[in-house]
Amino acid sequence: MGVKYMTKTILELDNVTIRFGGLTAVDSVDMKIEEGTIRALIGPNGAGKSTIFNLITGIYAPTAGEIRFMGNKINGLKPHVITKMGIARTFQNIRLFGEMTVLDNVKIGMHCRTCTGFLGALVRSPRVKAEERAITEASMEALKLMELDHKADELAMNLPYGEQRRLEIARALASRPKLILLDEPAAGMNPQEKQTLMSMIRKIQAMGLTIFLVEHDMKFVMSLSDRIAVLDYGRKIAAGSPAEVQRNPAVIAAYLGKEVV
Ligand SMILES: Nc1ncnc2c1ncn2[C@@H]1O[C@H](COP(=O)(O)OP(=O)(O)OP(=O)(O)O)[C@@H](O)[C@H]1O
Repeated sequence: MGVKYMTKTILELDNVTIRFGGLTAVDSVDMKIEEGTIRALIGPNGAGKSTIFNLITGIYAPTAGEIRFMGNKINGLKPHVITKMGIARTFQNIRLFGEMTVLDNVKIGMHCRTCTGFLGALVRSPRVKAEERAITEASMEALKLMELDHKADELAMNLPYGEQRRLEIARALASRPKLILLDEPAAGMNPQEKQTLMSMIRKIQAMGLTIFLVEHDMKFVMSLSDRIAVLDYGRKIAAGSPAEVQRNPAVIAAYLGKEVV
């Protein structure tokens, strides 16, 4: 008897459009991401990649269309609600607190998610203490995944660049997301740092997470992604496996004839 593999859509963009004044930054984009896969979004500068991340995470609301996460419409919801539902992200530029420890940088991402208010934190009731412990545990777990647990007490600014970027991923992972959006995770890394990052992203995938990344490094994208979507001037011009996308004439033209390797 054969085993049946069911694929489940975790994120769906249905005809999503956003206009800023006269500019259509994202134009009628459809996308379906299967649970447990690595999806990349590529395209020239200004194509609308970060805007798509901002739409998914609730920073912008689409002018038209719908975004569904695990079958539920999420456009129109507040960013913290979307995070709570299981979507986490990192940003294009590093957003760490250099003078804080590695562990605190992860914990601070989680405090936004907990129910303790300012007063509760001052009083430190048993409930608050239990919550604090849970936050520390989840944060250490995330650091371990990114192989930074042995640096928990160091100041963030003392980490090498590649580790600072991994720390940002750890912060996103601490909220135990089902889907993680990585905005140019390999930017500025040397080849060794990229290799390490790639194996860590694969490890996260093996745990059952879905990864959606924007990345300019083609070698990185091509060797890591299950499927790739290509944006140009806000429109999705191609989608498919890395091999399919690489030989797609529209993709090659969008990159001005530059070979996509
Ligand atoms: N809040 C905004 N107001 C007005 N225009 C915006 C806004 N956000 C993005 N844009 C415009 O939308 C277009 C898409 O920008 P976006 O940052 O999504 O591109 P990108 O593909 O991520 O580019 P890059 O690879 O350079 O990061 C650009 O023309 C940008 O100037």
